[in-house]
Amino acid sequence: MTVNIGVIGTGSIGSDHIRRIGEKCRGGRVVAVSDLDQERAAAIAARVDAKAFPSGAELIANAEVDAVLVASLAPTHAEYVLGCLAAGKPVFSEKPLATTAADCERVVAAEQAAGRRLVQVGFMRRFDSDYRQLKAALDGGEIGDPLMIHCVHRNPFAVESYHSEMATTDTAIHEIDAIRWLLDEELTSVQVLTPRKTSRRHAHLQDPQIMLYASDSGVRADVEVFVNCQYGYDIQCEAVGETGTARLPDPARLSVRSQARETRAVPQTWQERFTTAFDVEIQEWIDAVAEDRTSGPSAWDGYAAAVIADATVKALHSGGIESIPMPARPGFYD
Ligand SMILES: NC(=O)c1ccc[n+]([C@@H]2O[C@H](COP(=O)([O-])OP(=O)(O)OC[C@H]3O[C@@H](n4cnc5c(N)ncnc54)[C@H](O)[C@@H]3O)[C@@H](O)[C@H]2O)c1
Ligand SMILES: O[C@H]1[C@H](O)[C@@H](O)[C@H](O)[C@@H](O)[C@H]1O
Repeated sequence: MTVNIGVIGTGSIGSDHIRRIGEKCRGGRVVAVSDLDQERAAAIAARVDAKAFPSGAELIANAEVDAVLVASLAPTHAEYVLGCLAAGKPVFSEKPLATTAADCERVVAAEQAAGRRLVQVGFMRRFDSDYRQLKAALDGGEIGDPLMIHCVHRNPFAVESYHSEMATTDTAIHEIDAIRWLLDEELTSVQVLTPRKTSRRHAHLQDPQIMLYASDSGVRADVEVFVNCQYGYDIQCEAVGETGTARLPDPARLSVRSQARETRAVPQTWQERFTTAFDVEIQEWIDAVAEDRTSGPSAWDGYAAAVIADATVKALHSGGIESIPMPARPGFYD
């Protein structure tokens, strides 16, 4: 079966996913697109021989669309995901599932009311081979019981519309999910440290930030978010266990020795760092839809990450340690 996919949001990652579905993935094709910027949607539709729809709601309702990929701006995700659930259609939502836990809760409630799992959330680190090896090392007991996790998430620069809360909701949300997934347990408290601000930022932004988490079993995880680091797109993660450590390798790049120096390029964009992970993520989603099942991060994972993100934002503003009020996971998501 070929899965007929409708894509809502044809900006950076939406157009990237459209290209990947057409050129790299098997078993799916983009038949419909929609974007607030209708000219952009029309141009992309013409390029891939799809139909452009004036609104996301009309795309979701179209009978030719089997499944929907939502890649519009984060505050619009919940509305479209809820529309897909009401229509009984599988939906892949780019991260975050929604920008607040309350909106994610509506999605989780609607999915349970629909009676079957239809949502996958775009936490693509779970599809990256380096992260998968790190997870396998932890699960296999190679470093003993985990004690600490150190994460670094750096972007070269942030646009002016990026504000201090987005360091959590848009950026650290990746690490929040990765830490839950790596440890297979929930986070219970958070504090946010605010170092001296870099001069190379828009005036309103607190950059960098350091988030400090504690897990159910007492593992401590720190996440440095620094979105104006200037030099590149740099993602690091190291787990420290009772008998060893495991850390992501730096992305393979040619090492050049010349003029008494050794140099190696640093990736500049998320596309460069995670292209293969995105390919695997979207392929696994298409395969799951074709087989009428779900895989990958669920709506519950999107919700749990948002509960942690809400507490992190609260901690940013309070300066104190905030507890994370995580509800018990319903059996529906086991
Ligand atoms: N997984 C990742 O690493 C990753 C990387 C980049 C972006 N993202 C996520 O993907 C989403 C999009 O990010 P982007 O970088 O492509 O942004 P972008 O600004 O490049 O594109 C967003 C697109 O959404 C459209 N849009 C805005 N409101 C809309 C609405 N109500 N209905 C339909 N379309 C609407 C805009 O016109 C634009 O074309 C965000 O949620 C972002 O967090 C994830
Ligand atoms: O939406 C993007 C994307 O998720 C990137 O992977 C992350 O590094 C950025 O900070 C974020 O703004």
